[in-house]
Amino acid sequence: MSGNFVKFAELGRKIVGVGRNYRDHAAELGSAIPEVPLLFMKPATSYITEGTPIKIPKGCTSLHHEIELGVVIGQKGTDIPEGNAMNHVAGYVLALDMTARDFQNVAKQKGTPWDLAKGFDTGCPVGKFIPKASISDPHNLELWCKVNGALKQKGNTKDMIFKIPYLISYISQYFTLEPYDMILTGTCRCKWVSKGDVIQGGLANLAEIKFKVVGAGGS
Ligand SMILES: O=C(O)/C=C/C(=O)CC(=O)C(=O)O
Ligand SMILES: [Mg+2]
Repeated sequence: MSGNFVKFAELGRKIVGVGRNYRDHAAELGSAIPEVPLLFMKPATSYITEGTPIKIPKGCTSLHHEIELGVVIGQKGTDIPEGNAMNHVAGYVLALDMTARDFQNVAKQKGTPWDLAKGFDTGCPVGKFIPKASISDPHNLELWCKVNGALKQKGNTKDMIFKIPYLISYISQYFTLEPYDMILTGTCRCKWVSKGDVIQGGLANLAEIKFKVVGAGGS
C-alpha cells in the first residue's frame, strides 16, 4: 500500500472501535476487563480532520476525549489469521474517540446500543495518515492529550490488553475489513471537555493534532 493514503478519512469506510482495551480506562469507569474485544462502530460521517471543530452533540452534558492509536486497513480480508494480520495494515493515525459519556451511561443502564454516544457527527477527529513503515513497533508508542494546554491523558500503546494482530483477526471474523477502514484501539484514560476548549494530542514524535470544541449550534 502506498504512503499516499492521506485522505483515507474522506473515503468513507467504517470505523471499528475497541472498548476497555486498557486496564486504567476500564477501572476509571468501573467496568470489567473484557474477555474478548468489546466492539462498537462509528459511521464514516463522524470523521473530521484538522480545521473542522468538534461539535458537542445536541443534549450532551458530558463529552469526553479519548486519545487513541488508529490502525488503517490497506488490504481486504475476512477471517484473517493473526499471523498474517499486519500485512493488512496500511498505516496508522492519531485519533480522538469522542464519547458522549452521559448518553453512554444511559445506554449502559438500559442495555441499549452505544451508537448515539459514539457515532455522532464530528465524533472521530483524526490527524494525518502515518505509513506503516514509519512505525517499527506500534505497541510501544507514547500517547498524550491536553485540554487548553493542561495534560489530561498520558499512556503507552504497550498497555493494550488485546494487541493489533489479534484485534484484526478477531474483528475480521465478523466484519470484512476493507481498505480505508480504521480500527480505534482503545484509550488509556479519559476526561471531559466543554464548549470553547482546545484539545491537543500527540503520538510519540510522529503526530500531533489540535481540535477546537464548539457547542451544538456550531459556536
Ligand atoms: O463504559 C466503558 O466501560 C467503556 C466505555 C468506552 O467508551 C470504551 C472505549 O471507547 C475505550 O475504551 O476506548
Ligand atoms: Mg475509545
